[in-house]
Formats: sequence, C-alpha cells, structure tokens
Amino acid sequence: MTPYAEARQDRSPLRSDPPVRAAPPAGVPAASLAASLAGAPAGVPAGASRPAVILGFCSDEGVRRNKGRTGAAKAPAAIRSALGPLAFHLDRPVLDAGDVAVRDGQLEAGQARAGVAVSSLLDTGNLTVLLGGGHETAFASYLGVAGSEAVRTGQRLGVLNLDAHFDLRDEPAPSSGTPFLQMAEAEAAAGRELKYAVVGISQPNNTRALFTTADRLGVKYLLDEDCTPDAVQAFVADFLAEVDVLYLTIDLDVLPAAVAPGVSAPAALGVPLPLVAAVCRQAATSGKLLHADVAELNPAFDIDNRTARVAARLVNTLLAPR
Ligand SMILES: N=CN[C@@H](CCC(=O)O)C(=O)O
Ligand SMILES: [Mn+2]
Ligand SMILES: [Mn+2]
Repeated sequence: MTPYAEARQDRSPLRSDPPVRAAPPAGVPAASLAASLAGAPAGVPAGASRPAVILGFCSDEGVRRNKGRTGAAKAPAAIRSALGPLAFHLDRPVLDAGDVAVRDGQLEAGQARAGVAVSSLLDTGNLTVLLGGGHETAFASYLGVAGSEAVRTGQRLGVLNLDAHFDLRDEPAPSSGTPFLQMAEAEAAAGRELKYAVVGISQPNNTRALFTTADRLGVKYLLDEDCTPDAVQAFVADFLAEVDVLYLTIDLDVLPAAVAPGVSAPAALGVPLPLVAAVCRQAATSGKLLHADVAELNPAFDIDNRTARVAARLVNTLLAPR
C-alpha cells in the first residue's frame, strides 16, 4: 500500500518511498496537525517540496440551497478512496488532516472552521488541498487563504476557477452558486479588489445577469468553446503574472459529462481533461500555488468512480507536477 493510502487512514502497512510522516487520526483538528509539522517558516507561500496537507470539507448544504442535486458531502471519502491506491511518486510528504463537516445546515460555521484550519496549515508552511464538498467549499478556501499570513502581509492573491459557471450569484444566503461574489465583497471590505479568473465558462449555462456581474467585477474568463491548449496556457500565464499567490479551485463540472458524470450539473461540452490537467501542472509549477480545492463531486451520480478517479488524478498532478 502507498503513502497516499496512509494519508487516507488506510489500515494496510505502507511502503515508505519516500518516508512520510505518520498521518494523524481522522478528525484531529488541523491546527494541532499544523503545530506538529516542522514546515517552512510562517508566511512562505511557495516551495517545490512543501509538505502537502489534505483536508476534507463534507458539505452539500450550499448545493441544496442552490437547488442542485445533493450528495457532495460524501465526496471527500470518495476522493480519498481513489487517491489511496495510486502509486506515490512525490518528493513531498502528504498528510491528511481529516474532515470538517457541515451539519444541520450550518454552512457558514463550517466554512469558518475550515478557513481557520487552512490558514493555520498555510502559516506553518504547508501546501493545502481542500476536498469538497459542493462549490461552497470555495468560500471556505477563501477564508483560509485570506486569513493566511501571506495574504494578510500584502501578497497579491489570485483566484483561478476551472468551472462551467461563474458562481457569482447574488442571493440572500450563501450557497454553491455565490462563493465568488462573496469573495468580491469580502475583498472590497478589506480594501482590495478580487482578482478572479475562470476557465471553461459555458455561455448557455450562465445568465446574462451573471455575465454583467462578471464584467462589473473585472472577471477574466475563457469560454469552454475557446479552450484550445495555447489559449488556456496563455490565459493562465497572463493571470499568474498579475498575482503573487494563487488559489486554484477545480469545479469538476468544468469537464465533459462523459469524463465527470458525478456532479450536480454535468457539462454538455466541457473542457477536455488533458487541458484541465495542464492548468493544474502550470499552477503547480508556477511557484505561486498557495492552496487548491476540488469541488462538486457527487458520488451518488458517479459511474464506476470515474469522477472520483479524475479528482484524485488532478490532486496528484497538483502535488507532483511533471
Ligand atoms: N455551483 C454552481 N452551480 C451552478 C449550477 C448550474 C446548474 O444547475 O445548471 C450555478 O449556480 O450556476
Ligand atoms: Mn462552481
Ligand atoms: Mn460549475
């Protein structure tokens, strides 16, 4: 069995190649884990071999509020199951900090708890990967990166979303459809402007009002049908050049439905998986990747764990880019 399996608390013995620190029991508060890590100095956002810490965000409350198909709360377990058997070729330790679970509809409290955990892990020098959850996971991630020392001390944050949707809905309550408008409002309250870019927008799956909001906020986006390898590479390179640290969020519904059937809103067209993987590599090798998440896997609609396997493969690419 592999260190990936160790990271998911597998009971089988490990092949320690390379040596990996023991993972804590599931549910250990991430802050305790962070305190136990001898990571890089606080506030250092980048480094090829920073330890990586995986944290689950078990939530589909945002999807429920957005009137989507619930089930994403079970995604962290499905992604771990797909990640565990993968052969381990990483030059960094990978640890599992357990899950933050949203219960009884208490989404905002869960996002706050996950945010505190992510900030703490970032400030002790780790690369953090949050496994959603519906795309309300993104606001938990944002709370984490915005609360990190790197961002609080003035490093320019960029949020790059791989998604068929803007998720800029203006609604009375936070949901999976609102996280990036919430971020824009939070950044404005902090005296900053959200730098937000999206790859894979499906025009027919976003209203005119959402395009208007995107334009008002200066959102940069690439439509799914314009996603050629060169266009995607240049778009991401231009965005990376404007920021110091990157938060990459992958909504699996950016992929074609045949590749990622296990989501709430499958894409008719979608962005091909090799292009999505290339963006992950580009982000991971940029030296700017602070934090990443993978959202919207819904195991109830998956076929032969296809979407979970894709999610695990993309996490692997983020952690071990070639
Ligand atoms: N997380 C966001 N979801 C999309 C859902 C779209 C759909 O159900 O078709 C949104 O709100 O735009
Ligand atoms: Mn989304
Ligand atoms: Mn989406």
